[in-house]
Amino acid sequence: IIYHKQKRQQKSLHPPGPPGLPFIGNLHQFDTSAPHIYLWQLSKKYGPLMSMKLGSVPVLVVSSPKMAKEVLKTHDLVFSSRPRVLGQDKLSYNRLDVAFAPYSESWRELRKIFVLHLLSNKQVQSFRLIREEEVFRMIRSLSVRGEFGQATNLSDDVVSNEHVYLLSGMIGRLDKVCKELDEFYQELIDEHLDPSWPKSENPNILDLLIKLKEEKACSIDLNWDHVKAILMDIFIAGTDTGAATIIWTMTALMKHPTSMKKLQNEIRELIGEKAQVNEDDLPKLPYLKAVIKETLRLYPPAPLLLPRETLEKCNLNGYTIPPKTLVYVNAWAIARDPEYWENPNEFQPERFLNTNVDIIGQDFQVIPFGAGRRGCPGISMGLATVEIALANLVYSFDWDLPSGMKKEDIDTEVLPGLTMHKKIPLSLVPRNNKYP
Ligand code: HEM
Repeated sequence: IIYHKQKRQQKSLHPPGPPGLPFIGNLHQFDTSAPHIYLWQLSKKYGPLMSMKLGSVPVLVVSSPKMAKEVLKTHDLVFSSRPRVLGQDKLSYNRLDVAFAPYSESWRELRKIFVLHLLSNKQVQSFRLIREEEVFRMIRSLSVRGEFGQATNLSDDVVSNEHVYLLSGMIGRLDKVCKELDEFYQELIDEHLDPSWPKSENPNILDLLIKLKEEKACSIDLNWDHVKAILMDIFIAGTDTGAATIIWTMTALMKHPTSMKKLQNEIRELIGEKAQVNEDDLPKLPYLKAVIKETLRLYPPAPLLLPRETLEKCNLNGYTIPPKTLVYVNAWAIARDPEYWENPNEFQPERFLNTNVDIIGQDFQVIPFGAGRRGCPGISMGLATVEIALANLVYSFDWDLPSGMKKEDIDTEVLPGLTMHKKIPLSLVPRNNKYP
């Protein structure tokens, strides 16, 4: 009797959750096609802190702004490691990167490199011309197709890097993909090491990494695998998320023509007869920023952030969370919490016009970039890229759906994967090209 009583008391120390089977826990129930929606539905029954088990691994699912703040701010350090995942191990050269690395001295040092050297505001500004050039190239290529009235599959233009494209839904082809990526990184490195490589006044990210390596400027011995692992972070964490944001924003705008028109008016009134929107124009486009924030609220590209792992035992809201617990913060569910958001499922960019609530990780009701010491270090770079691309897409064309399709037909189903991509690509016809 005492044993059973103790067992019951022990159990009640963990947050509630769905019952699982011996050995496999809740593995058989886990819907991997849209886990954020599945976990959100479960959290309505079990609450904002929910326990599960994947095999023998304890899992904690966090589904409210208040609990997210506890995890990502109050107990930030305890929740700041990442779990080991086979595919990610391979992609990250055995976790030598930043995004998938466990909490460690090496992670701290590399993250410092990201924040201070690669993605500082000054550095992000220095990449401005590259961003503009790439966006204008995309608009030119869309114009050619627009002249022939072709529907264009926007994902192909936005996700221009073939390697990044390969990464969505690729687990079966992992070895092949890793080998191809490695060859690609090696080619880039060789190119940059070639003495005839032009030295620019504005070194790019790889130039900076090579310089840091050669100067032995950090406390860990930076080797080529570190450099390649960081390149991987930039390709996956950096480009894929931005591309998804652009597609989801266009999806939301096509479903809401009034918002599209309002945005086009804002941009066209400001830009006048100029051929394109430049980065200098962006601070004068408040509705554009509101549209992007509202899209990131409703369609966060990483709906469960990147999974965390606890470093040690911790007490959370009266519950005991064991060490090495896998932690999912459901940013998707959190940003639709009716206690914090009026009409949470409606696309209403205006809600971000007169408010101090922002998406950068201080306000826990909307955390598309995560928060705390493992929060995204690429917010400025990500937003700069998304803003310039969208401003030009919306400025340069009017957009039609392929003939016979209505706005109600645009679906929001998602593909399984690290980043939330649209299952059915968004096909649109660019019209009334303004680009000369
Ligand atoms: C719209 C664009 C982007 C979105 C929505 C996004 C979102 C995220 C999210 C949700 C996380 C996990 C945060 C957490 O666990 O709390 C993350 C981490 C990360 N992001 Fe981003 N990101 C974007 C752009 C970028 C860019 C442009 C870069 C770099 C070029 C970048 C590099 C990283 C890295 C290195 C991490 C791992 C940080 C760590 O574990 O310490 N991201 N991002």
